[in-house]
Amino acid sequence: MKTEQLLQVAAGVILHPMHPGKFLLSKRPMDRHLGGLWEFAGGKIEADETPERAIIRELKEEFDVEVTVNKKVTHHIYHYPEVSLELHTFEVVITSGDIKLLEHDEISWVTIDDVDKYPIAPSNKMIIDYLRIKH
Ligand SMILES: Nc1nc2c([nH]c(=O)n2[C@@H]2O[C@H](COP(=O)(O)OP(=O)(O)OP(=O)(O)O)[C@@H](O)[C@H]2O)c(=O)[nH]1
Repeated sequence: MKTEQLLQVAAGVILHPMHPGKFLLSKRPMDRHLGGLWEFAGGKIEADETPERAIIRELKEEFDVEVTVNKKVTHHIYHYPEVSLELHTFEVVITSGDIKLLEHDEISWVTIDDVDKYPIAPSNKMIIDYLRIKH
């Protein structure tokens, strides 16, 4: 498969401001692709937008918060039967604003040890594995 055919997606591992080791999972709305599964908030990267700019924009749109990107966590390709995507994942911190659920019904601050209790979007398993190794 050619790279141009991959849907480019940015996802953010939002670190808890006060509890080191906790990060945010969000439940995807039921009427969306992978509805009901838990994700790292984010979304499609627009044309002429860097992955970093995309995650900053998406988190503003979804939670009304300003974030800064600490670092890239990982970057991988995943093939669902219906869509193939390239997922760019960043560790971010909230620099301004309180989270408002503008698109999600539910969020949860989790540690790497509780993450298995959440049904996660399949493409995110690799991110979780990476976070587990780095923990
Ligand atoms: N945001 C996000 N999307 C993910 C993750 N893992 C994963 O497979 N995806 C998939 O990546 C694709 C893009 O996500 P999205 O639907 O959130 O994008 P978006 O906010 O730009 O949606 P929109 O086009 O309705 O505005 C979806 O097919 C989604 O299922 C994840 O951790 N976060």
